[in-house]
Amino acid sequence: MPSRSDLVISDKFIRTLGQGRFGSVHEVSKAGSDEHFAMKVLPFTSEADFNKNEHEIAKLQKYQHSNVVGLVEVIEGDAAHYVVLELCSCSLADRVSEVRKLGTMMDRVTVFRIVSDVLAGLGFLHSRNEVYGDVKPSNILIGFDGRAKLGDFGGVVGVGTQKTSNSAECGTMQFWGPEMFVVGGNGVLGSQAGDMWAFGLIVLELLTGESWICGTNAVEIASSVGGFDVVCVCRQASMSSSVESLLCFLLSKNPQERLSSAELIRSGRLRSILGEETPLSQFIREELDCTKRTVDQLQTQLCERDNTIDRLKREKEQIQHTIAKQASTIAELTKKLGEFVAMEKRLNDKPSPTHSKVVAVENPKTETAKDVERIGGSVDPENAITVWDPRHFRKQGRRITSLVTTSKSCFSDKITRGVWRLSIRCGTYSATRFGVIDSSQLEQSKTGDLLNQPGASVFLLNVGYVYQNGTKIANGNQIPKDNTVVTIELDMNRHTLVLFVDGQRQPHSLANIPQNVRFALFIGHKDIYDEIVSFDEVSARK
Ligand SMILES: Nc1ncnc2c1ncn2[C@@H]1O[C@H](COP(=O)(O)OP(=O)(O)OP(=O)(O)O)[C@@H](O)[C@H]1O
Repeated sequence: MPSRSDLVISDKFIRTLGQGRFGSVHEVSKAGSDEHFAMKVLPFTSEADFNKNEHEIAKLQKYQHSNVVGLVEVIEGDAAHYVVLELCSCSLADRVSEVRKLGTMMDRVTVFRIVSDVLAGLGFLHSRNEVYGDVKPSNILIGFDGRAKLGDFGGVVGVGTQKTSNSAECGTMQFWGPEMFVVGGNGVLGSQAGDMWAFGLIVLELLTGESWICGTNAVEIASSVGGFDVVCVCRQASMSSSVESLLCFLLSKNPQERLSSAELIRSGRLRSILGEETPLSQFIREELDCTKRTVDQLQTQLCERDNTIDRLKREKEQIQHTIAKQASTIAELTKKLGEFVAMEKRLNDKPSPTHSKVVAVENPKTETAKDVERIGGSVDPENAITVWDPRHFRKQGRRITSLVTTSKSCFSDKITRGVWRLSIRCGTYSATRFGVIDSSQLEQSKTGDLLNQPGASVFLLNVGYVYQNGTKIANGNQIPKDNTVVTIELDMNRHTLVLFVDGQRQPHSLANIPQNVRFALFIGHKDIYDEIVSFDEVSARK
């Protein structure tokens, strides 16, 4: 074998791609490179074989075209020619059988692309007065870019070349035109019309997915071709009228009536008929489908939204109803509140005095909280002081019993301004003393008889006498009977303390009362009680 090529061949074939009548085709690669090629091995045992190979190679070398398989290199061996070709992915025959195996049909776009490529290849050869001579699916190669190319130039001859009527010279019988079966003469002329018949059969096969000429021998095949009726087939396969008319022109039994490749290319009929399903229309159809799907989805969403709106409307109505109900409740409650406020106001017709507490000093060791509560007070455990709300006394006439005040004093809250009156119904007047005490001296005066508070500034009224700081300073006031109401009036504007007995002002009073004082009360005997009748700020009445 000549060493003209650095291709890896012979026993280093990567794989066998196919086997033809005149040789085999293998995949090869260049040493040290990733490039792969197809190598057609065309053996020769005679000069005739050798010439036939040379003829094929010469045609290939002459006609390079994008729809003709590319020739890379030719190596001439001792017994074979090694024709290195561009590697294609498969033949159309392989592709058709793949599609058949899947039980599907080749789509129109692919059919159009393939037959257009084949027509372009044929048109190229025909324009150079060549006849391809063996148009059939296994001679059409599909490149890795999807482009269809004419391979196997073994059958290519010039127009009008005489051939003997045998399949070895005249291509493959299934693809012969009817004219090639006519018996007689020395053979047939290779014709471009014959190429167009075979081309028509390929178009028909790709569109219907079926081979329409069958038979295993020349007689059967001739009979199949003879009985072939293109119109019948088109109707059977539900072809459109335009496709039918195209196929009628290609598969006319009269070769003169067949469309030439040039006419077909010029007319653009292939595109207008098969190209109905061009990528653009396909694209638009897909767009249409997609848009329809989107519309469906949107309608579903719209439906869902409508349902949601209905639900929200119902919820809104419920909420509005609840709001209305609550509003009427609010109105009712507001009305009731107003009534209660007015009622409370009526009940407390007089505003509570600012300083309204009476404070009793307690001895927590001897007195219990319960005792205090019994008479309407509360215990402040921290200071051991009992606080009475004078309103309580005023309304209910509660009694301050000796239980809590015997030997101890009872005090009001601190008073710094205004005019205040404390009225007491005395259980036993002689046992009761009352007056005011300097607030700062409260601690010293917590227990015991106020009369005897050493050092305390006590201003006291008792059984007709007036005392100041433990000293009697006047007498002549009325000595009240038991159960009479005695009132002491503290005027912090004048700093005076005046005594009333049953509403009658007494002649002797106290002056120079200090700034901060508390009312003070002392019940001297056990088991008697005094009752606070009222304890009010009376400035407003003055
Ligand atoms: N360049 C190539 N790339 C890939 N595969 C190829 C290539 N050339 C041919 N083949 C494969 O090899 C097979 C044989 O091709 P070849 O041209 O030798 O014979 P054929 O045309 O199928 O038969 P015949 O020679 O009888 O017409 C083809 O059908 C194809 O599958």
